[in-house]
Amino acid sequence: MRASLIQIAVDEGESVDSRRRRTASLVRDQAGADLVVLPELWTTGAFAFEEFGSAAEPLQGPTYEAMAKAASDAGVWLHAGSIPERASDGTLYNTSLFFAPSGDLAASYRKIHRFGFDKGEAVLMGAGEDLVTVRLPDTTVGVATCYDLRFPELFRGLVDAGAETLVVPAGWPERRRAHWTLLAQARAVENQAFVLACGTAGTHAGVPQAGHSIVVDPWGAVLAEAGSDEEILTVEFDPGKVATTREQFPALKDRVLGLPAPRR
Ligand SMILES: NC(=O)CCC(=O)C(=O)O
Repeated sequence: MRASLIQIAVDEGESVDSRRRRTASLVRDQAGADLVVLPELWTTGAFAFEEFGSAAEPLQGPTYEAMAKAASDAGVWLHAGSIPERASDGTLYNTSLFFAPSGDLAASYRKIHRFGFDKGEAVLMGAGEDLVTVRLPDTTVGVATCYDLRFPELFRGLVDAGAETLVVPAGWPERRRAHWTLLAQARAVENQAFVLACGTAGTHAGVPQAGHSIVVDPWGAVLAEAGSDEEILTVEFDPGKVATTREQFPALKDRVLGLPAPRR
């Protein structure tokens, strides 16, 4: 399989409309790839909390329309990153859109773990409740978003649902870049799965972004890693490696479920 991770620069000097047009064109340029991945909240920036409300869209808003067309023009599976979604009851969600090569929506995922503790996304957005996987011709993809990467139980849930490739769009800050690469490798090793993690470049809301999108194989080897600037990271990988890794080193079979609480 060939995947392209488009590490978009999200800077304040560019309007959302311009970035949306530019991103659609970058997706079209990936014709021939099997899967294209965009980052989290690339229209506004993941830390531009004050813009979430004004830039929010219904699920089938302008970003959906532009990305559905770009996916079908390029003939690729497109994880179009996430948008600030305004649901019909007014609640905001950090919602990922995943399109089939036909341009039809294959799945959407509302981020479960919201970042910010008692500020930002954590108070402005609602929490998703559903785990989401998508069957591609050669692999089953499980999706998660940015801060979700810190919560291994979510990824175990995706593996239990059949995931072999874990796709994580993000807007991860430079100051915690070491966590980003470490956690991407940890999720790959413990789940014996590919991890495709696509971040943003640039600086928005005063927060320099880490970039360093990364692709890790089921043994924890880094297949490709981007630098800090806008970049398209292209990688070829063999989805069959998940089954062979799980057969040859069958650690997932040794899971002990329902461990008792510690004795006091
Ligand atoms: N947008 C996010 O979820 C940021 C997460 C983050 O900065 C961290 O986990 O550290």
